[in-house]
Amino acid sequence: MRPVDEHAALLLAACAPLPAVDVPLLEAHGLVLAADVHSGVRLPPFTNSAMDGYAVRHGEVAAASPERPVTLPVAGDVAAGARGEVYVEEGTTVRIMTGAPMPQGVDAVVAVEQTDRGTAQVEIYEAAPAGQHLRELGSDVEVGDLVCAAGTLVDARVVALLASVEATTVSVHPRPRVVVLSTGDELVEPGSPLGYGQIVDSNGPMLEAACAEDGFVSSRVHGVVDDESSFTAELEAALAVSDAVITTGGVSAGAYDTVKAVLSRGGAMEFGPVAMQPGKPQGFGVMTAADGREVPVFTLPGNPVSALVSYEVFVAPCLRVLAGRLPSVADVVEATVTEGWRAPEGKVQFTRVVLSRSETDPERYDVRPAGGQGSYQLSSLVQANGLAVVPVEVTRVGVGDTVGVRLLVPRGEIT
Ligand SMILES: Nc1nc2c(c(=O)[nH]1)N[C@H]1C(S)=C(S)[C@@H](COP(=O)(O)OP(=O)(O)OC[C@H]3O[C@@H](n4cnc5c(N)ncnc54)[C@H](O)[C@@H]3O)O[C@H]1N2
Ligand code: MOO
Repeated sequence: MRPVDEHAALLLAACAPLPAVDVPLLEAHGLVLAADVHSGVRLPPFTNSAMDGYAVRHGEVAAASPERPVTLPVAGDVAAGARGEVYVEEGTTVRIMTGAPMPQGVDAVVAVEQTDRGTAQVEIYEAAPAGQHLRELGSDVEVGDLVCAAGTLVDARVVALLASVEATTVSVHPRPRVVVLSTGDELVEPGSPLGYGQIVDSNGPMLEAACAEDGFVSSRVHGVVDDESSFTAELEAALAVSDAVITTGGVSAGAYDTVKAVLSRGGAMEFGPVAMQPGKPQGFGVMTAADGREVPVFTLPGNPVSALVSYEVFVAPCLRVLAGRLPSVADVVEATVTEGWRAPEGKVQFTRVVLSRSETDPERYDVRPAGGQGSYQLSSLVQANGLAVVPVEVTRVGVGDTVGVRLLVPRGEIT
């Protein structure tokens, strides 16, 4: 059996960022820049006031104090968005608002709190050194500055900066399009009545949701029957509209394991057990779509928990690479075992566990099994907030042992 880390590394090595496309800035949110962005402008684009107050010549208020205020006539107002340049005559001031362009003739701003707030004339209570409360032209970004490097994830902060430097179109790696194919004669679409021997297709909706949560464009093809020509047709159709395909079911040793039977022939796919539980039967390959694009295909085991663990450990990191991101580094915490369990020999066990903050030290975590560990048992997957990673050589996890746990929920939600 192939070790988990080796399998993950082989899959990652077969994946590369999708070719860059140009998109309007607002469509780039959540994507990764494929090229450096240099600024063509200066920020701020004009020198402006950092405070609501009065624009003054510093020399005219040098002697001002609360006891001996300097009184100046107020010649007008300059608000943010003011059009047309203003010149302030010697011996006068103007009221100025935060973000308003600094008029000509003046070189400092006195905050309104340091005055009597007069509108016809104003008493100024403090001296203002030249440049006080000014945001100088180009003091944030200069023309030619590298504002965002290739590889930057366009988050809300990046959107703000790129909008400010007037980068209206940016080069990004597109959001990977993933098609999920649930295979199996027994599968019924959620909401449809179940006949004898049938179950609801839970893998399809689960993986479609997992992809969406991770920022990929996902769709699914429901209930692909265990028939070679149907599966082949659905796969061809999926390859034509996707950057990655995920199938579930039909990859172990059964007589109707169509996925494995069909895909073993072409030579592009490789099937084999990986030393893990759940998730042992795995398949992967890069197939060529009708238009010549190379599309990674992940064939996951049908058991729902096996499919989810396989997605987390193998598929999500590869999809992130397609998106131009680093492969995910799962958020892992160390936890102290409060209730022991057994683990299989020769396989990494991804145990569904409940993590809780230690009563004695909230910086530390306690951990216990979440319930039944059968690969079909979705209820314990939902009760769990983590997957303990039990190494290959460990067959018994004892009370007081320390285990590493991959979080299934944000760290802040663990109580
Ligand atoms: N003789 C052996 N049998 C099995 C082995 C083995 O090594 N030798 N491996 C077992 C392990 S481990 C796993 S995991 C499963 C994987 O089986 P397949 O990938 O071939 O999947 P299926 O047989 O099609 O289905 C397994 C199980 O999962 C249910 N299923 C399938 N698809 C869905 C879906 N979309 N939603 C919900 N549930 C689904 C299906 O009904 C089966 O119960 O094989 C073991 N057997
Ligand atoms: O690998 Mo299977 O996933 O053990 O049930």
